[in-house]
This record gives sequence, C-alpha cells and structure tokens, in this order.
Amino acid sequence: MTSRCGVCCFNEARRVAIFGGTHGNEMSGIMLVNMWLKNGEDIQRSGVMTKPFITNPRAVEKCTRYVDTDLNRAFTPENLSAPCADELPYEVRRAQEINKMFGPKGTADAYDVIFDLHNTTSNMGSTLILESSTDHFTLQMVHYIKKAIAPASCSVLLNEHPLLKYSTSRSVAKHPIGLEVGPQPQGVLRSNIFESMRVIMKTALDFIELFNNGVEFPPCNVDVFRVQERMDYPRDTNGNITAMVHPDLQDCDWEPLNPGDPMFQTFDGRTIPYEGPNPVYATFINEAAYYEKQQAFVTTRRETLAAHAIRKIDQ
Ligand SMILES: CC(=O)N[C@@H](CC(=O)O)C(=O)O
Ligand SMILES: [Zn+2]
Repeated sequence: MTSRCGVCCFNEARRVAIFGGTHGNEMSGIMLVNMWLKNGEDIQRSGVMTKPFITNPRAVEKCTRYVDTDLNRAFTPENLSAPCADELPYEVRRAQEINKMFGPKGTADAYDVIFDLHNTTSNMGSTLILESSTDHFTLQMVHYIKKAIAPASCSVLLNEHPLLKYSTSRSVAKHPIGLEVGPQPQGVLRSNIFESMRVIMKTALDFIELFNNGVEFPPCNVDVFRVQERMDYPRDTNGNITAMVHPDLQDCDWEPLNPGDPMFQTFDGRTIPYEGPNPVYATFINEAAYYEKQQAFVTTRRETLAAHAIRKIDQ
C-alpha cells in the first residue's frame, strides 16, 4: 500500500478465492462453491481471476465441522512451518497445502483477496468479519456492500483482539474477509440464507471489478462491532454446562445487553444476569460449534472506523 494525496493505493485485486467448507457442516458456502465450480457465471468479472475452492473436503464428506482439529484455527506460523509428516492432524496438513496454493501467508505471492463462507446457528443475519481495522481496501469493500444491498442489512464484526483473534484460512490472503450468515442449523441448507450469501458475494466481486477498472472510492465511515470478550456458560466442576442462554437473550444478536439484563437461565429456572460494567452488544449467541470452545456468546462494542480513499496503483 502506498499513500499519495491522502489516497491509499493498492495493486489490482487480480487473484481472488472463495472458500467454502472450511467447516464441513456449514452448508451454504459448500453448496455455493460447488455450484460455482460447475458454473462460474455468477462470479466471473472482467480482469478478475476468481477461484472457488472447498477447503476441507474430508469434513464436507462427513458433514462435520472438522476431522482432527478446527481448520479455521490452524493457520499459525508453527503449523505452517511444521515438517510435513503423516502423523500431523489432517487439517494441519491441509492448512500447509492451502498456504502453498493461496499464500504463502504474509508474502507478495499470496492471493489478493480470500472470502471465506461460513454459517452460524446464531441469529446474526449477514455478517462480514474483518481481521484488521487498518485495511482500507476491505473497509471500502464492506462500505460498498452495505450500500449496495440496502435495505437488506449486513453487520460488520471486527476481530483484532490480541487474545481472541485466531488463525483463519482466509488469513493467507493480503485482504482476508469472512462472511458469516445465519441462522442456519449445522448440516442444513436454508434457501434464504443461501441467497443472502450469494448476493453479498456477487456484490463484493462487483466492487473488485470497479476497483480494478480504476474507480476511486472516496473516504467513508464504516460502523463495526469490535470483539471484546468471550462469555462462557456457567459450568460444574466436570465442565458440564449448568445453565442455558436466557430466552430474553436468545436470538438477540447485535442488540444491547445491559448490566442486570438476563443472560443465562439455570435448568431449574433461575435467572443469571449480565454483570459487566457497561452495555455491550452480544453476538454469536448460542452458536452450536462454540460449546466445545467454552463460549456462549461474544460481547462487542460499537465503533465507527474512518476508511481512507482508495484506488489502484497506476501501472
Ligand atoms: C460458526 C463459525 O464457524 N464461525 C467462524 C467465524 C470466523 O470465520 O471467524 C469460526 O469460528 O471459525
Ligand atoms: Zn464456520
């Protein structure tokens, strides 16, 4: 990235990948990618090479999140540099392959953009997930998508928390972006969720085409929800949960959770309130995949980010 006259300049985004099946039971992304592998009409844009790709085929085949370990946590420097060996967990070997094909992560050879398609059992609607508040290319893309799909809406989750950030499949790209759409049960395909995801992907590719054609995008603001804290269920000494998400919180993703508001409900009907110091916005509420990660929901706070003007580097 270079900056001149307050405009951030980036190389054309010529190599773009769309990942589906990073989790093998999140059906919309898997079905879309398989559809696009057969017929790529939706995703063809002039001057853009877009590659649809199933990231965890063994998990897809079994319709399970992962086989040995979560692929969307596997792209750590240690894993990516581990000597190749048959004893390595399947997803670690797969991460190394993906890093070779689409990376190497952190280098000039890496793909320009990787979209990673996910579904959640939470009532989050369409959510774009960003990993950096200073990537003005993805901020501009998110702004474009939000405007283009209105009155439909799309939230933006920013995960650059020093401890809670994880090493995603998309992190191999120069500009990583996650797309999380719910609610959709694991292993289930819902047409409305599939369609929302398809529209957002088409819109994102429209943005990339415009950018590559030399369109300059003026400065703008983007409202995001920044990941703050992970909240676990109450558990007994054996690690079993002793309460459920409270009915007043269930399905209330992106709504304010105030100190004193009901948070959990014990099996005998007692309410456990939220006791944080100030109001937060909860999301990933009751995500099925997060029971094993000791996480009932995530708290976020709202923030407005200023995106710089961008355009492509003159060649
Ligand atoms: C439900 C789910 O899989 N969510 C994704 C979120 C992300 O891609 O950052 C994950 O935990 O990897
Ligand atoms: Zn997922």
